Amino acid sequence: MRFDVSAPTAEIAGSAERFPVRRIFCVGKNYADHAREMGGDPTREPPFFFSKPADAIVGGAGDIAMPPRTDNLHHEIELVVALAKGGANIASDDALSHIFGYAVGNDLTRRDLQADAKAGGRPWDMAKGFDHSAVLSPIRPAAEVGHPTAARIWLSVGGTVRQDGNIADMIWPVADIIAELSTYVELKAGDLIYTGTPAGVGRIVAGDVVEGGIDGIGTIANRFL
Ligand SMILES: CC(=O)CC(=O)C(=O)O
Repeated sequence: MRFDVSAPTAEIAGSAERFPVRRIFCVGKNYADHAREMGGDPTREPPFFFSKPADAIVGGAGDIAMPPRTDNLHHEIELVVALAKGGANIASDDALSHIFGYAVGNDLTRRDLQADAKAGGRPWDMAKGFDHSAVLSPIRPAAEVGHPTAARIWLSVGGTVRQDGNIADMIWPVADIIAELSTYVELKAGDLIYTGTPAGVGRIVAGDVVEGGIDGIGTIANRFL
C-alpha cells in the first residue's frame, strides 16, 4: 500500500529551499479597529488564538478556486511569522530569537459560516480551516529584513484599497504573541503564526483580483475563480 501524502511547505524568498509547515496558528481581533468592526470591544476582550490545518497553505501568487459552502468569503490581510525553533513558556524578550522570517498572509474566512458558528456557540473550524484558506507570500528571512515593528499593511480588491493599516497597531506585538501562545502549546520549528488583521475585511467574489502587501516584507496577488 502506498499513501499519497506529502508534508506542506512554503516558499522562501530567493531560495530553492522550502519552509516545512508544521502547524498554522492565528490570532483573532489583534487590531482594535477590526475588533470593533466585528462588533467587539478591544478594551474588554483580549485577542485569542485559533488554528488552520498546515495543508491549508496556498501561494500568494496565482489563481485560487472559490471555496465551497459559502456565499460570503472574506479577505483578511495579515503579517505572518515563521518559527525556526520552538519552546514552551517562551519569555517575551527572548521570543524574536525563535523567528525564521516573515511573510504576508490572507486569512481567508467563510464569514457566513463563522457568523452561524458564533450564533450557535460552535467551533469556527469550517469557517477558518478549509482548503486553500491560508494564502502566504514567500517568507523573507529575519536575517535579511530584521524584525519589523511598524510597516504599512494593505489589501485591495480589483484595484480598490479596502484594508490599510500599520502593523504597529497590533494589540499584541509579535513577541507577546509568541510568548502568550507558548503558554498554551509547545511551539516548534515550522509553526506559522498569522498575527491578525486590521479593519476593512470584506467580501471576495469569483473574478476578483486580490492584492496586498506589507512594506519591506512582500506582496500577494491572487485571482479568485
Ligand atoms: C473575527 C475574526 O475573523 C478573527 C480574525 O481572524 C482576526 O481578527 O484576524
